[in-house]
Amino acid sequence: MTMSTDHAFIPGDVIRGRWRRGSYRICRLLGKGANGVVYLVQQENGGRQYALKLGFDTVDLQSEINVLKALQQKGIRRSPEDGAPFLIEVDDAELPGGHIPFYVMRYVKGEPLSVFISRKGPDWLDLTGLHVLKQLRMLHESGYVFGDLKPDNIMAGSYGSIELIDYGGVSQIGRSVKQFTEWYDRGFWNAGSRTADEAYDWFSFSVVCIHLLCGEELKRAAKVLPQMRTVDDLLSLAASHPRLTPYASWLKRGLTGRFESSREACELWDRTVCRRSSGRTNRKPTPAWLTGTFAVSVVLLGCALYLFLR
Ligand SMILES: Nc1ncnc2c1ncn2[C@@H]1O[C@H](COP(=O)(O)OP(=O)(O)OP(=O)(O)O)[C@@H](O)[C@H]1O
Repeated sequence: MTMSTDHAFIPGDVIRGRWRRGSYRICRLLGKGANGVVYLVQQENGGRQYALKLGFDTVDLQSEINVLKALQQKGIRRSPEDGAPFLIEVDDAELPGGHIPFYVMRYVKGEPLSVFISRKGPDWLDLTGLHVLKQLRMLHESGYVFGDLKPDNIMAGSYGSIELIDYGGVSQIGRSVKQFTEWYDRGFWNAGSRTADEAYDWFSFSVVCIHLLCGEELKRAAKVLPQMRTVDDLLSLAASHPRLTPYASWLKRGLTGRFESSREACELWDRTVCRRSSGRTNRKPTPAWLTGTFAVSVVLLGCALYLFLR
């Protein structure tokens, strides 16, 4: 018999796998979504820390697990940096009243991209955005679309590294997008279908950027009646708002799906957004102390020459 995840676990509780016999001690709740509840756990006997997701719905969780297995079989890694796998263990949790399916994955330390950007400043979108596009490219080149891209599903580490979480919305290219969130959904803006193609993710990524830099303006645009809402509302925001100016040429293509490939999308972001920011760093004005020191040195040199030649 399966049961719902109404059962609340508290720190110290142990979740035991019915088939594989793995056991995990609950450290704390990490988050709750529509499909499941995620806990930070420690493998029993002093093992490593992981994130453990219990599913509200066996079918939904199983389909998420199937996608993760398929990605793993294709040699895709959850984190491009350390090659971490998507799945550590899949099993059913044994509880007094029945069992609940769960899977164990790597614990992603970090904070949602929106929190990271509001704490560190909007310039950090340049680097983190490139990392997101690279992860999307890896998925696209393996035949998948992320689908439910939104700031909450993008975790940022302290130096701007990125990891996507919640692979429940991943769909094979050509199928229907199975999970989406209104603002980032192409269908919501009457900007195209909900068929999984690379452009679906480019669109969501564009709206994520607009959300992070112009949240209030996006909120206003989203309030328009559904039949009146169009991609032009987003395009004119991207073209006219000063905060979006540096991203405007990329966003225009991202919102309208005009890239040859995800490789081109990454390269354009790198060329037009990232190099602009490194140029800006190089053009920093010379500090006053350095100018002063230089002036003093010139005067001293002049005095020395005068005394020497006199
Ligand atoms: N690997 C992880 N490491 C750290 N925290 C995680 C991890 N996976 C999920 N979380 C946390 O748990 C929350 C819920 O997880 P997840 O998004 O997978 O659930 P969901 O039910 O699919 O959510 P949604 O309703 O957005 O579809 C996340 O917002 C995040 O805060």
